[in-house]
Amino acid sequence: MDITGINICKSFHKKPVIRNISLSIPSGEIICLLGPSGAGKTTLIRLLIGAIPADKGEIRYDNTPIPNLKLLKKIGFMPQNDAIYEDLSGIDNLFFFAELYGLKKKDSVRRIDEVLKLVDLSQDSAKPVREYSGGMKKRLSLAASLLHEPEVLLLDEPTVGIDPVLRKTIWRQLRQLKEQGKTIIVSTHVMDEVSECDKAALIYQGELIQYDTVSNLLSLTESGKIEELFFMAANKKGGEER
Ligand SMILES: Nc1ncnc2c1ncn2[C@@H]1O[C@H](COP(=O)(O)OP(=O)(O)OP(=O)(O)O)[C@@H](O)[C@H]1O
Repeated sequence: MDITGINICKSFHKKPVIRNISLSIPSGEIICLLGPSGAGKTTLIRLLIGAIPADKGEIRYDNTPIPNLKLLKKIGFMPQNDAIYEDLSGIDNLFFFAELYGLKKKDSVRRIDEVLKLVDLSQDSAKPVREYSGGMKKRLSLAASLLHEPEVLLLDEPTVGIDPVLRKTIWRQLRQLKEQGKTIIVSTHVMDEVSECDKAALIYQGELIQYDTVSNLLSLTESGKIEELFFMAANKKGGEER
């Protein structure tokens, strides 16, 4: 499913947070939203799933504008702060989400088994989540977002607080999902993770300053490091403001 955003604007308390962003995200690609803290990544994700309305602009999934209730079933969302219940076991959390998504009991059992395997939590599924490590909670959140086999997956900083080995596992899992044709949008402020994605959207102070394939973006830099593009944007802004 392709996602298209046209001239999206959003302000909070009259302060512009997303400034006229247009981008199109084709199915079967992993796109990362990259930007410093406060750049607007989470807000853009919330706009893209229809959780908050844009002040201006339009967002479409294929030809359907959002928000749209039917589309919700096709979207998997993993928030930055894990929305899971500490007192429930991992598997009971997943049963809870399966019910929310309206999965039939028989399908729930099958899907829960599949997603637990995918995130490597089958062995720990009976433990209460309060005994999970931060990484295990992240993986459980990822499992929950995948339960209803969404066509589009939006993950807000899925690898924060996750060690490098686990981070690799999560990226491997995301690549597998991409191979199945899912559209995946991942926000991060870890510049190294860009290399895992097909394209990167660089967000700086609410603006989309670059959106291209990772190799094209890297070719714009002298150092071969994506950070340089943010330094360039900051210098340009500084120059404009002086
Ligand atoms: N509900 C809200 N009400 C008021 N201001 C908000 C709200 N949500 C976000 N903001 C502001 O919008 C700006 C962008 O926030 P956002 O969370 O989208 O950034 P981010 O790039 O995801 O940051 P981080 O990497 O730290 O998560 C920040 O200045 C933030 O304070």
